[in-house]
This record gives sequence, structure tokens and C-alpha cells, in this order.
Amino acid sequence: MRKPLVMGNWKLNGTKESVTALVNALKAPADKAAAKVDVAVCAPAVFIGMVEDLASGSKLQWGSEDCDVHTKGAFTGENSPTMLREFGCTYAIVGHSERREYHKESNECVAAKYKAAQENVLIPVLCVGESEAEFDAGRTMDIVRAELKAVIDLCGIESFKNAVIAYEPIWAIGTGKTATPEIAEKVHADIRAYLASFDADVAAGVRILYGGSCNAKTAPDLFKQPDIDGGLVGGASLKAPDFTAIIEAAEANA
Ligand SMILES: O=C[C@H](O)COP(=O)(O)O
Repeated sequence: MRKPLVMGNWKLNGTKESVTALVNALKAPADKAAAKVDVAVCAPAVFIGMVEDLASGSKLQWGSEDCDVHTKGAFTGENSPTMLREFGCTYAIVGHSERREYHKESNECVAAKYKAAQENVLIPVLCVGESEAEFDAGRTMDIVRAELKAVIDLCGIESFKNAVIAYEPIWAIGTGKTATPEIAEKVHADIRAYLASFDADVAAGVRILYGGSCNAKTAPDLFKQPDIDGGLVGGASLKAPDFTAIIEAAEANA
């Protein structure tokens, strides 16, 4: 039985004031949901220490939006998995489409980050997904399989025992164009089938989140799908009432 996970990805948003208010407002819903649903927020690195101070003692978990492959050294601007772990992160998102696009991160680079996160006791949240042109051309699974295969080649299928996958169709991110529950479920099931071709038990156990305009309105039907194990939520995770409604939708289907 897979425990759903609802994770916020704040991206490049927040102030000291808004982070304080948001984390304080999410502790009670996270505590209430904890028996059935894991709840986490992934914050810009500069806010992670604040999130740790505010959320410690509650069931709200936190993580980073990226992590470097190195643990220390002359890598200006980076954040190492050991530093993130020291500030209490449970998760590290790797391979978000915005990193792949704006920072030119290849499948191999993302796989290396996934490996570094896992080696340093962070749970990687591996983002996969296709562009609109690739979706229109029917190439979704070609893209997603290649993104998964790079990780399998470097870390092995067993590594997915301690990882999360987030399927995020790029055309649905921040656009208001959510994938229909049927489209999303088909891709999630195809991802699970692909992983099962390597190891059926690992495939059955891995949590696969949906991301892309997941909000209070769309989450209930998405979360009813058998292969959708929660959401990676961008815009709607910045407002406590909206994110709370998404947590409640996951609880209702857990
Ligand atoms: O990581 C989150 C995704 O990019 C989804 O963002 P969004 O919910 O604003 O569409």
C-alpha cells in the first residue's frame, strides 16, 4: 500500500513574512493528515533553515528544490545534499523541467543529482515529463522512459525503493491546463509498467506524484486514479487554504 504524498514546490517565491505565515498555517493540516498522507514543502534554499525552525515538532516535512552532486568544494552558488540534510530536509527535487530547461540539465546530470541525494540520505523526487510538442507527437513515454532509464543505468532499479517520481507534463505547469485524470493515469500506469519490466515489486511500491496545475479543483479527481499517489504542487502550494484543500483531497482518497 502506497502512502500518498502531497508536496509543495515553492519555486522562486516567498518572503520571510509569507514563509512564516504559510508554514504556521500548514502544520495543523499536516498533523491531521499524517496517519494517511505525507505532506511536505520544498523551499528555496535560503528559506530552508527558517522552515526547519518553524516546522520542527510538527508532521510537516520539508525539502529542497534541487541539490548539487558534490558534498563540498569550489562550486559557487550550489547547495550540497549534506548541507540540505543538516537543515532537516527529507526530500530533494531533482530534474524539475525548469532546471532541465533553464539550466540545461541533461538526463545524466539529473541522474547524478538523484544519486548524490540518495547517498546522503535525502529522498530524491525525480521529475519527468514531456513538452507540448512531444505530447502532440505521441512521444510522451519515449521522453519519460529515457529520463527514467538514465537513473536506472546509474543507480539501479532498486534505487526506486527509496525515491519518489513526479510526472509533470511541461504543457500543464503553471498554465492552468491540467492533464485530465485519464491522461495522467495512463502515463502513471505506463511508468509503473516500465519500471515493472525491471522489477515488479519496486514498481508496485514507488510513489508517483502528478504535477501540473494541480489545485483544489483538479486534485480530487486526479487523486482518485489508482496510479496517482499524490501531487507535486506549484502555484497552489503558496496559499495555505488551497494547499490544505489538496491535502484533504489526498486524505479522502487514501
Ligand atoms: O513542481 C511543480 C510543478 O511545476 C507544477 O507547478 P504548477 O502547480 O504551478 O502548475
